Amino acid sequence: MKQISLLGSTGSIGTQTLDIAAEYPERFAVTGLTAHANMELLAEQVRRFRPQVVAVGDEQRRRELLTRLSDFAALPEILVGESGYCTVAAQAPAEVVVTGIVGCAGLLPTLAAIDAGRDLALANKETLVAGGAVVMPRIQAKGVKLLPVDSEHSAIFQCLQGVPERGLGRIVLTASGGAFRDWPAERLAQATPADALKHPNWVMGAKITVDSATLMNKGLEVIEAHWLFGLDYDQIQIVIHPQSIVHSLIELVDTSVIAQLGWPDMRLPILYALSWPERFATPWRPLDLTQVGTLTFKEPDHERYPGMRLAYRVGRAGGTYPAVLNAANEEAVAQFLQDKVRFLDMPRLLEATLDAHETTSVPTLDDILAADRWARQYVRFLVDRLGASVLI
Ligand SMILES: NC(=O)C1=CN([C@@H]2O[C@H](COP(=O)(O)OP(=O)(O)OC[C@H]3O[C@@H](n4cnc5c(N)ncnc54)[C@H](OP(=O)(O)O)[C@@H]3O)[C@@H](O)[C@H]2O)C=CC1
Ligand SMILES: CC(=O)[C@@H](O)[C@H](O)COP(=O)(O)O
Ligand SMILES: [Mn+2]
Repeated sequence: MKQISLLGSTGSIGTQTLDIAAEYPERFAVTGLTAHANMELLAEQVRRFRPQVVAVGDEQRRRELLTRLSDFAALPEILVGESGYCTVAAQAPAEVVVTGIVGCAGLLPTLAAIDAGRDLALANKETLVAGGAVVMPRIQAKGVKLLPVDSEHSAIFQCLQGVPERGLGRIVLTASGGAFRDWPAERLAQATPADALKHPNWVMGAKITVDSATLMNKGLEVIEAHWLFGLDYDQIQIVIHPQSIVHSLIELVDTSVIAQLGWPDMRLPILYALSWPERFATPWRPLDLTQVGTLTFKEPDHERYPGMRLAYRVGRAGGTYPAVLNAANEEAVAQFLQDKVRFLDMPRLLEATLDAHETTSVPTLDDILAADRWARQYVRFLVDRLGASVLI
């Protein structure tokens, strides 16, 4: 029986992780949960999975959760805020911590899990993008395992099993193309949040779905892959694959190419991160290529989607630039979802923020957190004081 704790249990990754725990009760026990605002769902999860400790966004939510669980005998310890998330990550008795918090808010809880010697099933890509320079050395120092959950990185990790040292040449990350892949370029200026939230293949949280629509998600995944697999940026390529059936590919030094295929369903990468190095049998619908019919691939359009180029630029530059790109993107997406900026303003805000940033070349955790705060404030400044339209 593997004990797992789950950060971000009320989100898309969180609920699918709990679906797996429910499907394999003899394999997994859930000992810790965190949620931010959704106390209705967290209360249901507590009743069903009986964790020992949970953490919620603030004191008011703690009171709401207590009210919702007033008739429940096996009440967990209920902690509050960022320190509460870190305590769940570090102290819930668990072999592996699933990181399903969205955004750089996951960075400190992830570090707390590493410091406590927990293996990570990592979905929260923003943590590696912003904090890879401090996260990776700590992972190595503590000797914990870093198991990718993001579908492309899980695919690469699966393809890499059995590949000898120095056998890998490069990797190819596949991208669906996002919500606007079939839109003419001139329509993008009118794209609304509701339009951007219609992902063609995956059902996910709002932030990552907007990132898919801007292709920023793929840019973040390039930086995530750099840290996860220790690759130079020249070894990481992006290919548009509208069907999302080939989840990514690796090319070996002898030019052999290995790919991992499956339906677009996050349960498989989550299960693999939890079962690795084993494979658990599932009753899930097997992939049928005759139903899929056609698999197509094409070059990404960097003029239309500048986020990918920005990601390569900050990844190569290093320092605090990736943390700034990530934080500026989180803020720009939040502003877009509130209808305060337009779809095409988002990459402009990122570029203007990067141009204004003075990096620290070998960043400490404090440098990264400070850069994150600065970038969010700078984007808000651009939007509130100047109006995003001046960026055009
Ligand atoms: N969804 C997917 O299929 C995939 C997601 N990922 C990555 O996984 C992560 C989670 O994505 P997803 O599940 O879609 O996101 P969701 O928005 O669906 O869920 C986010 C979770 O984080 C919690 N949360 C939100 N803000 C905070 C905060 N400030 N502090 C602590 N917890 C917070 C939410 O709590 P509450 O709801 O209670 O407010 C919720 O539990 C992201 O980094 C994403 O990029 C990667 C690959 C695929
Ligand atoms: C499911 C998953 O891993 C997402 O990151 C997905 O890749 C998003 O789809 P895009 O390919 O559109 O970015
Ligand atoms: Mn992905």
